[in-house]
Amino acid sequence: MLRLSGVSKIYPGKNPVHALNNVSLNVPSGIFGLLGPNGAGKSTLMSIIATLQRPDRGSIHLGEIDAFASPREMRAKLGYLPQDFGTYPGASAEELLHYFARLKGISNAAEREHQIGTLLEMVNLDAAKNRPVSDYSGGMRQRFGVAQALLGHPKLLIVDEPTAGLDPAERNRFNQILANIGENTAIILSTHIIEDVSNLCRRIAVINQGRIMAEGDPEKLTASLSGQLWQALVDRERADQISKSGQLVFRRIHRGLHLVVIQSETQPAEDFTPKIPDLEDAYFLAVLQKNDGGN
Ligand SMILES: Nc1ncnc2c1ncn2[C@@H]1O[C@H](COP(=O)(O)OP(=O)(O)OP(=O)(O)O)[C@@H](O)[C@H]1O
Repeated sequence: MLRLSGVSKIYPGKNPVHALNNVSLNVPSGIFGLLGPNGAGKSTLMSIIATLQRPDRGSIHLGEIDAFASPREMRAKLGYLPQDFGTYPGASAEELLHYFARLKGISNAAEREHQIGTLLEMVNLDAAKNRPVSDYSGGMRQRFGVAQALLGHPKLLIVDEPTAGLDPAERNRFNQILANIGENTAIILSTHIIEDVSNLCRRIAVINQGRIMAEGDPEKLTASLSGQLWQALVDRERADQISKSGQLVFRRIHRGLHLVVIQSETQPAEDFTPKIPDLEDAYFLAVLQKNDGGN
């Protein structure tokens, strides 16, 4: 339903940044995960889809709507929860939602009342609707942000790193709400939290340095690595050696030792055991591709 074709964006300046490089994507309904490390280009892509900035090249269509020929029509069909959004000190959630609803053109008071009531319940903020949003916890603010983005029944919801900084319980609550919304609305979820994408998304894309490095069904992406991954717990010196071998998928500290995961057709050494691939492996391999000369 959302189609991106050849989208490129350079931030000009003394050292121009090629934030997006020929990005083409088809985003079907359901929750679509956009994964990438810091600086990969996720926020740039989200804000371009939300028509807040224009790409240098490329096109975006939502159904029949050409986003850049008809940005107003596009905006009417989408809701956007940016990475950081400000609120007005002292204004309650309910007051702010009324304000945003009017801005979105929901001029009928009864309709506004109905939508706001339904959304406050959907994001579990009904009991807190009279409290100032500026006093909310991080998780409550994000849930408020979702309610605000869903005013006007958008066909597409864009959420940019919504769970960054939330504690595990709040993150769970937020993801549960996204899953419920995703049953009826297309969602693009940008994040660097692989676990969230793994739990929520039926399709994903991995972006790094402005390029799409992998795309598809997470299960198929991981299944394609079956039989190729090996893991071992080693000391730092050996982990350093393995890191230089060119086979390393990733390493991390595990119980004071170094867990290394490598890609190899055959068992690399006696202490390596086969690893069942997961989305984290697929993610790191996709990001690594770039360093192998994908540019
Ligand atoms: N307004 C801007 N001017 C210049 N460069 C920018 C601007 N916004 C982003 N960039 C650069 O463009 C690249 C992509 O940034 P972007 O914020 O889109 O990435 P991201 O994947 O959302 O990162 P993060 O996970 O850290 O939020 C980065 O190198 C960033 O420094």
